[in-house]
Amino acid sequence: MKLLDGKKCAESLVADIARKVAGYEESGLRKPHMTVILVGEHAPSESYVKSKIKSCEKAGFEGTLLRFPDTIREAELLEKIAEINADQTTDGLIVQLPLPRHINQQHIINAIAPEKDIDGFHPTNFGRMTLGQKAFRPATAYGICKLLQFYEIPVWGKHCVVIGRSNIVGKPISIMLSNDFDIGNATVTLTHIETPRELLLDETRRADIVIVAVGIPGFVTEDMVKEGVVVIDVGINRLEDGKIVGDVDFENVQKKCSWITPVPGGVGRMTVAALMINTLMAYQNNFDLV
Ligand SMILES: Nc1nc(=O)c2c([nH]1)NC[C@@H]1CN(c3ccc(C(=O)N[C@@H](CCC(=O)O)C(=O)O)cc3)C=[N+]21
Repeated sequence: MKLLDGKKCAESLVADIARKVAGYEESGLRKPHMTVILVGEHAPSESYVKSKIKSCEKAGFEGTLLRFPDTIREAELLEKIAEINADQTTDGLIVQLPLPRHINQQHIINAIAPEKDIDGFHPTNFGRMTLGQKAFRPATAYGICKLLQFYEIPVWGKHCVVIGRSNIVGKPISIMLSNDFDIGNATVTLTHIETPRELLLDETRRADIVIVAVGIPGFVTEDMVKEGVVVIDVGINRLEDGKIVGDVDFENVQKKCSWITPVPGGVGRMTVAALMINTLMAYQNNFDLV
């Protein structure tokens, strides 16, 4: 078994970005700028946002964290977003999810200017990505593609099984793997929590690559996968003792894997790296650099 080291891959990608940014600065341009909006106090969000800002520092980006109380009204948040949309000095904008329940997540996502939507959550980007047009790719799915590429894991013609159909991970990664652009040309089965057990097992036991994003610790067990499988664990679950685990019974499943992502140190890191790549792309678009 070999580890798909998301930390190492992310650091290498961020170092590449930092070199490009240094070059842009030498030619007199401002730094790329990512703004993150955080509403309320949510411990995991605090930690994710911190890693985004830290990554900005490493890449030579400007990183701005805007905090709002969880009592902020949807209309006020929409106004803030409109302000940042109009601000020429911000290239990328993230509104950290989840949001408080009185705020409609879709209204917020739809309000972000597509050209600043480095999460790739806006319907314009999602649609363009699906159709093979230039778009910001949803960051976690894009990060997974980058990780597979970094380790030269063949995807072409492989049977991939995705477990979980969320708009932020399962749906986009299943599209990206099956597209003939992106890393593409895999044959993909998109399964989810309602897939009958027998059908799920039929699929996962034949899979060359299993990608799981369901948010259930230990969901993927040893008996569900074949020898030599590649396993991508998108889950981040906090146990009562504070330990963070993925959706895979790592200890037992790893024995059958050719490659597997650890949690932490796997896909989470790649999500942040993909956001950095998207921010650089937004910046390059602003300055007509590519
Ligand atoms: N608008 C929006 N965009 C997001 O990209 C977004 C979001 N909302 N909401 C929550 C999820 C989750 N997410 C992660 C970011 C970093 C790590 C990360 O760096 N994890 C490290 C450390 C984990 C830890 O110690 O907490 C690791 O896995 O090694 C994980 C997960 C971004 N998300």
